[in-house]
Amino acid sequence: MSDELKRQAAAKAVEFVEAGMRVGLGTGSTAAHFVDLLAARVREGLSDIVGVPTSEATRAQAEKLGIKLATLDEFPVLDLTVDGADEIDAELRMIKGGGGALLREKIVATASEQVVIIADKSKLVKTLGAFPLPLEIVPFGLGATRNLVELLAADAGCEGEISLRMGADGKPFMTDSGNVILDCAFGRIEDPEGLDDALKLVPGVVETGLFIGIADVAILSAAEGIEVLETDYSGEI
Ligand SMILES: O=C(CO)[C@H](O)[C@H](O)COP(=O)(O)O
Repeated sequence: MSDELKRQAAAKAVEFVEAGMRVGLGTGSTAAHFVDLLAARVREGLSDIVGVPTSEATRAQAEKLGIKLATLDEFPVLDLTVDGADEIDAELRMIKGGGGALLREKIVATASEQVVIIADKSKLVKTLGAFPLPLEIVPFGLGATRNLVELLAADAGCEGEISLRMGADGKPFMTDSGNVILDCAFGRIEDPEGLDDALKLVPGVVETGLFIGIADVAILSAAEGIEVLETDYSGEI
């Protein structure tokens, strides 16, 4: 996705922000455009915006741009969250966590009255799963957790390579909450709800990258223009 298309989707999402809103700030390159454009609107006079970041990276960006920040302890309910996605289907079910922020992203999105997803239209898929599904896992007992994930995923009809995400330093990638990520290359996930339910039965799985029933609107940008999808989307994929 070109940077320009990401920015166009982000610019459309800024239209959802009104004065006084408490806004969840997503993570990733598309969400970073949103944070940038939101900061510009705040500088232009959009008043009383409070942001709740979904990662330390987003916190650093928003702080630098002068967006007032808060936590979910101060504001347990947010008006709006704008975030990116790795894959999205016609029911606005998603895979997220490519940037490793899935746990905080899911907590913030679930606390929001409206969730707007911004992405390149190539992320719209018929069936989720070509993008490896990230799972946030407690480091303790990783081998046992991974074994159970494999067994339960197979029972739920999903098989494929499961790999521990590594960081640029050659060590396991650590999330902002001190956990590790297993990336599950299942290929196709025919029953996202069933898989999500099964994976959550494994004690060491903190959260899955399946975001189901969370997005209200998806803003998808393409060379031909921007499409705004709601949960009843019936267009061509
Ligand atoms: O879930 C995410 C981070 O955990 C991101 O929203 C997702 O990876 C999309 O990122 P990008 O906008 O850079 O393609």
